[in-house]
Amino acid sequence: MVDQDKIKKAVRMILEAIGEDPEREGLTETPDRVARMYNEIFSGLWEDPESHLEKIFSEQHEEMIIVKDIPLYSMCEHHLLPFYGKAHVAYIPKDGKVTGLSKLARVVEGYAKRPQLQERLTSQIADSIMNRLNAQGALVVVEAEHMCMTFRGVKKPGSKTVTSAVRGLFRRNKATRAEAFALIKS
Ligand SMILES: Nc1nc2c(ncn2[C@@H]2O[C@H](COP(=O)(O)OP(=O)(O)OP(=O)(O)O)[C@@H](O)[C@H]2O)c(=O)[nH]1
Ligand SMILES: [Zn+2]
Repeated sequence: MVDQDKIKKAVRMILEAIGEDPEREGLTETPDRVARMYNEIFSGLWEDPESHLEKIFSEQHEEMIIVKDIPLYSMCEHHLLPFYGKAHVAYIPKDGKVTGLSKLARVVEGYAKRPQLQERLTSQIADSIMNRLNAQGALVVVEAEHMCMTFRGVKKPGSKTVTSAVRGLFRRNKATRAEAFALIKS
């Protein structure tokens, strides 16, 4: 669990530093709210997202499985501003080791709820599937809008960043990779 007292003190200091009065009515509970919010949005730091893949079914399916359009909310580690969009996760099981579909979304969530870089987030999801499921291949695509590029700085609302991580068979076999990308786009 995050150190909520420390966050409360820090938020109070930020309010003072920007010239606000932390004692005015609308702000008195703000440090506490922000501490609770950080506990929620950084909860991924206190779990091992790979552990969601521990529960495995035995199912002789050695074809592609894709869960696409998984909503994603994360925090850019450079500015602590949100980036949000969708994750698409594909894998090809090996030796009948198949996981529950929701577990793939839980892995996405566990890595997203940390201060993140989109590239790292994308790789961590793919690597955890390769490691834990010993899959033949994994392919992850993340498309997201970064508030640090829209709300401030270069101010380019609507711009999307797309990252992919391609592992195993998807990397070796061009046709399999193309099939996955086509299904994700469709
Ligand atoms: N590669 C990558 N860059 C990111 C991500 N999130 C934010 N950034 C970038 O991190 C960079 C940080 O650049 P800096 O020059 O250190 O910070 P800055 O002065 O606030 O930069 P500007 O955003 O250009 O105003 C910016 O270019 C951001 O767009 C991400 O997930 N991946
Ligand atoms: Zn940023």
